[in-house]
Amino acid sequence: MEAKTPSASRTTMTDMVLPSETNALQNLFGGELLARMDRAASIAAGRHSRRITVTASVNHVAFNLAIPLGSVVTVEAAVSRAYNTSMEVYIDVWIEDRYNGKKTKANEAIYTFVAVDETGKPTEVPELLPETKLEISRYEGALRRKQLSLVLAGKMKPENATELKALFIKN
Ligand SMILES: CC(=O)SCCNC(=O)CCNC(=O)[C@H](O)C(C)(C)COP(=O)(O)OP(=O)(O)OC[C@H]1O[C@@H](n2cnc3c(N)ncnc32)[C@H](O)[C@@H]1OP(=O)(O)O
Repeated sequence: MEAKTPSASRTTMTDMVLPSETNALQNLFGGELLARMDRAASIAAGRHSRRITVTASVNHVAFNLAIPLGSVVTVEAAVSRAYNTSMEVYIDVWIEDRYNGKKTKANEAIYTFVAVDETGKPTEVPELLPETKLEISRYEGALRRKQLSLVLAGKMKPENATELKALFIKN
């Protein structure tokens, strides 16, 4: 299977915030943003694997900046690391100034997707080859995040999480 770069999966979705998508403060409802990120990330994982992909876990979400009603919101997703059947997808969220078009980073998130066949069985995905400095740094941190996600899900014993242990225990 031929390796792919993050640009092969990069997915950009731009949409505005409507009144039905806001909370009591007239800002974008968190669940609506999670859904937008899930859609973009799912397309990115599909572009990388060219398979059906399912969300296995949401590893990290930071709602750093409230997104007001009427904002133009861009969700950008790309695969940041691929393993055997799973892929980490990194998502950046930007809001655009109505008057000067300047983009401000509002949120980011990290999701894990698994490629599956028609019966839902996990299936292999191509390797990811990061190119830019940012892509390399996200790639390098991904194994640590995968191990943390697996430990929290009860799918890996903490003593086997070598990348996590290396953070705290120096030889
Ligand atoms: C786009 C959408 O919204 S889809 C709808 C929401 N999502 C779903 O319905 C998915 C439901 N869940 C499932 O179908 C299954 O649990 C699956 C396919 C995600 C995983 O199936 P499992 O039988 O656990 O498979 P398995 O243990 O072999 O894991 C498959 C891969 O997922 C990874 N994985 C599983 N759970 C997690 C997790 N919590 N965090 C990170 N990675 C995980 C495994 O490490 C493995 O990765 P690798 O093959 O690259 O090393």
